Amino acid sequence: MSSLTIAMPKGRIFEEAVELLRKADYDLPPEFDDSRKLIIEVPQEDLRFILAKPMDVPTYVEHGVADLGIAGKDVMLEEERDVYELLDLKISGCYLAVAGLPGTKMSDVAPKIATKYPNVASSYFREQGEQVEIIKLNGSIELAPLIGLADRIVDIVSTGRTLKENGLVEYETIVDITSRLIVNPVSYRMKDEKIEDLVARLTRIIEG
Ligand SMILES: Nc1ncnc2c1ncn2[C@@H]1O[C@H](COP(=O)(O)OP(=O)(O)OP(=O)(O)O)[C@@H](O)[C@H]1O
Ligand SMILES: O=P(O)(O)OC[C@H]1O[C@H](OP(=O)(O)OP(=O)(O)O)[C@H](O)[C@@H]1O
Repeated sequence: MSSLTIAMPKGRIFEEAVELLRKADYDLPPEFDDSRKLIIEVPQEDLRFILAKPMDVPTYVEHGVADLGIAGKDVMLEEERDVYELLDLKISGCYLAVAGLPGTKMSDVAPKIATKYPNVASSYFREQGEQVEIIKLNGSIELAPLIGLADRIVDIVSTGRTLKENGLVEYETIVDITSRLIVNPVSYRMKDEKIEDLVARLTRIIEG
């Protein structure tokens, strides 16, 4: 049977994901600790890893160039890709929240919401019955209310330090986030034994 390709998110999640796989007894070489390589072959485990931007992981999996991937729930909600979620890995926990300057009300007409998550933010405000204008940013989201670009932001909160140090407060929690193991539906049918083995090994660690 052919090997499994796993799309790994570079950045914050990567280290925790590698640690989890190692605990599940996958023998991952030192390249996982310090390397600029984007494809890492692990022949002894019959695995191949590709290292992608976190937001792109579901894209690789949907297109089937990776069988599996690890992606934050935030990315899953934003991207809405045609993939299955197999497992909550319970790593890289954080949450999505609405935040802004303290003691402020949103404009009555088309309040502006700055975010890296335009789809999540628009559905959230639609569900609240609020008509908003979404402003897509790629980072430093907390700047937006400070310089008058937006009334509110929708962003990730983890320790709360970024909000605090920029004098912002949280108004609502939208959803709790952890990283998920995702799979391409065709791979899941064709390589079910190998995938079930990986899921079982990871489940033992997550729940153990
Ligand atoms: N404090 C946090 N801020 C942002 N993401 C977090 C945080 N804690 C956990 N995460 C998880 O990590 C993922 C983002 O990882 P990372 O910050 O490395 O990527 P990124 O912000 O998309 O990359 P880049 O900053 O290079 O564009 C999120 O999808 C989320 O699930
Ligand atoms: O609650 P905290 O622990 O402070 O973490 C939350 C912050 O971390 C992330 O930003 P990141 O560091 O990825 O930088 P960015 O502005 O480039 O997105 C996120 O967008 C928040 O700004």
